[in-house]
Amino acid sequence: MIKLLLAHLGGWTRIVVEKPFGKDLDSAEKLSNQIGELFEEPQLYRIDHYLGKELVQNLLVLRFANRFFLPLWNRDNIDNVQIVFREDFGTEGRGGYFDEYGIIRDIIQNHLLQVLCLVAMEKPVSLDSEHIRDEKVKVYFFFNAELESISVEPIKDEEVVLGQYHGYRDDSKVPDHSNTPTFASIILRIHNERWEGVPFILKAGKALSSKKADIRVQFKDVPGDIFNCEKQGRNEFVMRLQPSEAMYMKLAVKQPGLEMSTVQSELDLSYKQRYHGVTIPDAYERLLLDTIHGDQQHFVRRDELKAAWDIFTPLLHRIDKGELKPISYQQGSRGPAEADELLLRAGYVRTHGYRWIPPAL
Ligand SMILES: NC(=O)C1=CN([C@@H]2O[C@H](COP(=O)(O)OP(=O)(O)OC[C@H]3O[C@@H](n4cnc5c(N)ncnc54)[C@H](OP(=O)(O)O)[C@@H]3O)[C@@H](O)[C@H]2O)C=CC1
Ligand SMILES: O=C1O[C@H](COP(=O)(O)O)[C@@H](O)[C@H](O)[C@H]1O
Repeated sequence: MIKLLLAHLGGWTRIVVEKPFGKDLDSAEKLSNQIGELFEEPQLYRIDHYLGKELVQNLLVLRFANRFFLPLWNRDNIDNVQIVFREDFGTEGRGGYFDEYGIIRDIIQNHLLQVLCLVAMEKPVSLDSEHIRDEKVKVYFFFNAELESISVEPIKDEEVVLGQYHGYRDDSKVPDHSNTPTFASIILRIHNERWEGVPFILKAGKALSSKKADIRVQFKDVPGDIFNCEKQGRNEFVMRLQPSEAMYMKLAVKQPGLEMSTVQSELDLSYKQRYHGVTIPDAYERLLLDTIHGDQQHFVRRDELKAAWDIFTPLLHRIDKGELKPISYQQGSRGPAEADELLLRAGYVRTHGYRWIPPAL
């Protein structure tokens, strides 16, 4: 009926669909089938507003337009990757919705996984939206004749930490015995030539001590060290998606002065300082404009969505059945201490004694 009416009106038809796109693989596929009966894939714009964020869009340029990164972006040089979302407020009246979904469905399975694909994918043939989405979906799959095999390994229990903030169940719409996580840290491992052995740590939480979203790429130690002094940390490349867009490279330099010792410093690109007076568009603003232009590059294709649910559905079902329990954490904290322990077990080395001095604007 809708389809016939729209066709009759002429012009173009583009449907913007906002999450939740189902609750698991089966419900998402059912929804996709129902929408698919009405509209063709080129008419469907599944929105993930993280794909409209300035620094997420910058990933393609950084990775594929800079000689610096090309030879380093692989398992030979990168030790671990963190993609982190923190919010300093709780569910704030959305407890009813949130309790049905939880932090994995709300943030990790969509926003953080989309970012992961852009960090991990191979170079697309061109900026054509299908070429980009083909490469993103290959992070999940290897296509081998008729054999379709998943390249992201199944999530292991010992590589998951779930949390629920103290006071979450006080919301009248949240059941007294809710098992829904408001915090999760999960390691994904991509079994391909570029990333074998590199943990991708996806972490998201509500009611924490700070609000931020960033991508942190930590490099391996330099072999054959000749500087006989204690290292403060490893090289890191950090892209802060929000607040205050920035990207910086943490690196060792000579401690200024007479001594020959090293100190951890940074090469810093802070957007406010570098791009005076430039307004960064809101993610939705940008994505709705793309819809009007008919550009699907920053929208989620059906096969990407299916692959994303494939990865998380077994874990989500176990949480829904109460087989995995969230650890309680205090509001305004960093979340469960077990998440920091998981990070160290994954190989992350924290920098010691590094202090950032913000530039005067
Ligand atoms: N241009 C800019 O704006 C720049 C800003 N800075 C600022 O300087 C500060 C330090 O930067 P940086 O060293 O990169 O980042 P942080 O010290 O904030 O974090 C580094 C890593 O350590 C973890 N971590 C942080 N605190 C703890 C803790 N108490 N216990 C265990 N693990 C912890 C973080 O986890 P998690 O991510 O989960 O917190 C992250 O993995 C930050 O506030 C940063 O924003 C630095 C350089 C440039
Ligand atoms: O999709 C969602 O995102 C917001 C966070 O968006 P951000 O652009 O401020 O990072 C989150 O609060 C909400 O729970 C979730 O549904």
